Amino acid sequence: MANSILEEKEYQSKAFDRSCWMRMLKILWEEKKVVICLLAANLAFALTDIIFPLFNRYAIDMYVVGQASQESLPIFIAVYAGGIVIRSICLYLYFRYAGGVESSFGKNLRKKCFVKLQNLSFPYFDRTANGWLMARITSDTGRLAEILAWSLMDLIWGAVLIVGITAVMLAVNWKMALAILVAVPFLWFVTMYFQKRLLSAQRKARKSNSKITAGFSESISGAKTTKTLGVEQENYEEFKIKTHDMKTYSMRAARINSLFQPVVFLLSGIVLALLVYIGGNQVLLSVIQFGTLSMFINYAELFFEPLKQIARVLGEMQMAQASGERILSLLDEEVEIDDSDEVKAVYGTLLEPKEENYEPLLGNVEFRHVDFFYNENEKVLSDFNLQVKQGEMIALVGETGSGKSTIVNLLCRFYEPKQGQILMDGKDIQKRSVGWLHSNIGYVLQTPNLFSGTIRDNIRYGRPDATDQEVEDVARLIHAHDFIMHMPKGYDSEVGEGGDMLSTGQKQLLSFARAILSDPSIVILDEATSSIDTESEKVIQLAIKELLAGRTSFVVAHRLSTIVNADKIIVLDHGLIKEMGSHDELMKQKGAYYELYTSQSLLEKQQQLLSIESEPLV
Ligand SMILES: Nc1ncnc2c1ncn2[C@@H]1O[C@H](COP(=O)(O)OP(=O)(O)OP(=O)(O)O)[C@@H](O)[C@H]1O
Repeated sequence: MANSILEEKEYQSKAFDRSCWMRMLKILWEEKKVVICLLAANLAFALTDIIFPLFNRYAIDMYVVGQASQESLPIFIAVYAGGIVIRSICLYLYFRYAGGVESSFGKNLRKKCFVKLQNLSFPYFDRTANGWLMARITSDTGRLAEILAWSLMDLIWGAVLIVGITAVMLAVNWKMALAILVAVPFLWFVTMYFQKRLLSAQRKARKSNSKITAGFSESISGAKTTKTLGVEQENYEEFKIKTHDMKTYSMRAARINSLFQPVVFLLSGIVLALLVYIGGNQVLLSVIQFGTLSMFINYAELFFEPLKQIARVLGEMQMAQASGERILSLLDEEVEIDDSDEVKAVYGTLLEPKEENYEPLLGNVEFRHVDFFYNENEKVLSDFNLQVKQGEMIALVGETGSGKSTIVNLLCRFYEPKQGQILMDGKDIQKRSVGWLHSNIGYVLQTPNLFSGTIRDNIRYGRPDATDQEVEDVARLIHAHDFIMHMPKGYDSEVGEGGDMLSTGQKQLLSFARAILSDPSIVILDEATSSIDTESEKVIQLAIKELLAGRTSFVVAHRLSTIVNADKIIVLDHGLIKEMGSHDELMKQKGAYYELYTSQSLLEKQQQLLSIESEPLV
């Protein structure tokens, strides 16, 4: 959230950005059918606004003051009534199509942002805060949709009305027209003065609101930490300051608005008085008829409304421009890791893959002279070389920050090597498709990522076409079936947001089942650090055995007891391979691995003695 506030400041200093609005209009035009209908309804409505004072003038001059034959009155009444019906229809269509434009433009823009986010690579997400992205997709798209559907139409309505009324007034009586037009600069100045202040107060109120929303969100997600640290009082005090700011700015906006309305009222009152004075004299001198004076009074009242609207909309557009620029910055973001055009031609894109062209992967992997860094001055991997044969289990061991996750990130092509190559079945992964690569990799995270829905939905997540029988078979294979059947609705039990209604071990089992069901050739397992009770540990170990069987696997190992059977254990130190070999070989070397393993075994034994247990599976 803080990020989004910073960005807002930066963007709002810019003047009117024509290219930004042109691009937004281009996106709006993608829904041209509904936009044309809205424009037509808007235009027709503005025309009826201009025409009705003319009707009134005719009625007064002909039937009230004048001596026109009453025979034509029914025809006039019919035309007048027809005009009212047309005006009502225009109003109905205006609201209907404006609502339509707002929702279809919003949907279109959200879709564009979502597709972009799906394609963007990990380096972008490293640089960009989640809160910032959330604000783009929710509030910025919503604000732009509202502005383009409603405010822009108000602007067009206002412009048509001003031009139309001015033209009619000048044509009928230029002197009286000038009496109204002379007030325009004053009214414009007053309106802009108040609008500027009003917008500034509203902007501050909105920023405070963002802080309050962020505060709410953090207090919900961090509720456990807050309670255990007993900092409710401090949080409440901080929250009180934020809500106080919000109240101050909102009150300021209300004060400015309450002053603005009477000032405009006063100004239009003066203009009306002037008009009645000049017009009244002209009526007395028989220069104009009474109906004409009435028409001018109607127009004078109508004239100031669009002026106010235009000033309001221009201010709103200036504010919304920041939203537009932020969204365009997201849409223009370059996808750093993308398939070449030749690869796309064969394998399709991420959203439209040609899976029929995906070739099978045996699972031979090679890192060849790979260099990598996240930040230029901090090398993470230097000339990293590793050859893995189909079906081998590789365990990555090392201190925190030694580069274990980086290796699997590169393998998944979440990042590209700065130098060197990664080959799969002998072919550089940069020459293969990202979609193909990910369809062949099963990545089981340390903290399993479950989604709201049922157990069945979660197991099926990577293969929506899997049958119920296949889901059940895979759950039995990893010994998860029993705990699932103990749940109130079995496979149809809800797991809650992020799987909150399950224990860590249960979540892990479901993520294993999900990975096995997708049948990947390569499995990456970021092994859990959390200690679970011995019974659950046994079940998890059995499940891991099933998960890795017959597949090439990379296990980021935290508990060394789980990787003693690995074909190769790689001990990393600052991105370099310090030791490599089987468990027995490394134990014989009595080096870093030996030290780590013996100290961990000792600790585990001590923990067992103290019977530290947590979260049983069933
Ligand atoms: N997204 C990132 N942006 C910048 N630097 C990063 C990023 N991810 C990791 N690093 C840095 O790269 C180095 C290697 O990190 P990596 O996550 O690969 O270590 P690790 O061995 O997996 O650590 P752990 O066991 O704690 O998960 C660390 O110095 C870390 O600070």
